[in-house]
Amino acid sequence: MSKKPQHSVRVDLGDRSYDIIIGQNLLSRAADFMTPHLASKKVLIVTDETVGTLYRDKINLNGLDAAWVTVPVGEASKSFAQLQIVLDAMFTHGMERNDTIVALGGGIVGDLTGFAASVFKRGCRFIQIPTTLLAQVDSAVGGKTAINVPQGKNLVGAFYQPTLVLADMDALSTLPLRALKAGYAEILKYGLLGDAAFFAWLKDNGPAVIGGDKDAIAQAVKVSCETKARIVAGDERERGQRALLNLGHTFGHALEAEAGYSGDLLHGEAVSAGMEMAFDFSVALGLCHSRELDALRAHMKKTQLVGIKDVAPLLGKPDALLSHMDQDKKNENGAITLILARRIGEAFVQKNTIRETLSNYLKYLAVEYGGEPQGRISRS
Ligand SMILES: O=C(O)C(=O)C[C@@H](O)[C@H](O)[C@H](O)COP(=O)(O)O
Repeated sequence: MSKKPQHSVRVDLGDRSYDIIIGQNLLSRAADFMTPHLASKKVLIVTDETVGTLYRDKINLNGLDAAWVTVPVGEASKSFAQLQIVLDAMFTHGMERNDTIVALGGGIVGDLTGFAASVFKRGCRFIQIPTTLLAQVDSAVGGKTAINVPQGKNLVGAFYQPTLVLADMDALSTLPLRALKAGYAEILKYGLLGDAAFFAWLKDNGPAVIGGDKDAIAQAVKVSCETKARIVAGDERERGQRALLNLGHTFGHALEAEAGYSGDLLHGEAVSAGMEMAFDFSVALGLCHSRELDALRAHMKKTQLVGIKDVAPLLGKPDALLSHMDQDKKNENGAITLILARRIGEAFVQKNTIRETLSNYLKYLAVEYGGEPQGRISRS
């Protein structure tokens, strides 16, 4: 096995720049990769019950003064209660600002840990070791950290960059297919929002990515991280173009809120259904040709992603969906901002969405697809 990682992608943010290291066999060399980015030997590893069981004995922390804290699996861990538990563990471990907190897990662990890093003694060092596909291509990169509150998803958080991201392809070998597909939705997002050539590559290679082919996954992670790094470097705090990364998320977050952040609907599943809705709405508004939507739907069918029909039970209450969208962080002056599409590979930020038009679209979805509000979400 070569000592060199397969790929390295730089997120260029001046004195807060960092590398995303992508490759195999990285966890077993974690201390080597991390040490140049540490100012002290003291680290706290935050993980969840599943990832902790799998990797606690496999991650190499030789030479480091490491303590661990484990949070429950699931979106409910992005909460004030779990934030307090992580902060307590940092105090108990005697941490100072120059010490480092490490997120070992998926997007939930990464978002929670990053937020803890941003508020602990007004900001301590932070490393991301994402172990899900979704976290490797999206949430571990770019510095959006957050917890959820009853009012909605990610509504309390901070922009706070890590100093290193270690994306080990080997960590994906234990991922269930459902989690791989949820991560694949965020990969597909990069093709849809600005890279038709990548979408064409995914049409050929998507099944291999979902099938667990490590080289195909590493390539998809690399391209995804390059796109995200470029967008984040140009607009770190989402004043403009970074909002494109939210394609599918305005609808998706509303679906997640309706599902009650239960394990019934994963974030990536909400995003894939949300992206189909964004294209469908763009077609309905006459902004996008229906053949683009057809091509998206054909690819979603081929890769068995969750689409509008699969979330039918959540579409029955259009007013509730609209009021979740009212909480979206992209909104301005009370008007909803959406990411819409002109074609595959060309998304754009639509401010001041006409409320009545959006409301009518959600009502149309309720009539066309809306199932029993209490029904099960289908993943067939
Ligand atoms: O990094 C970004 O910017 C994104 O929007 C990426 C999203 O895929 C990611 O899920 C993000 O955490 C959502 O952010 P939010 O601002 O919509 O809460």
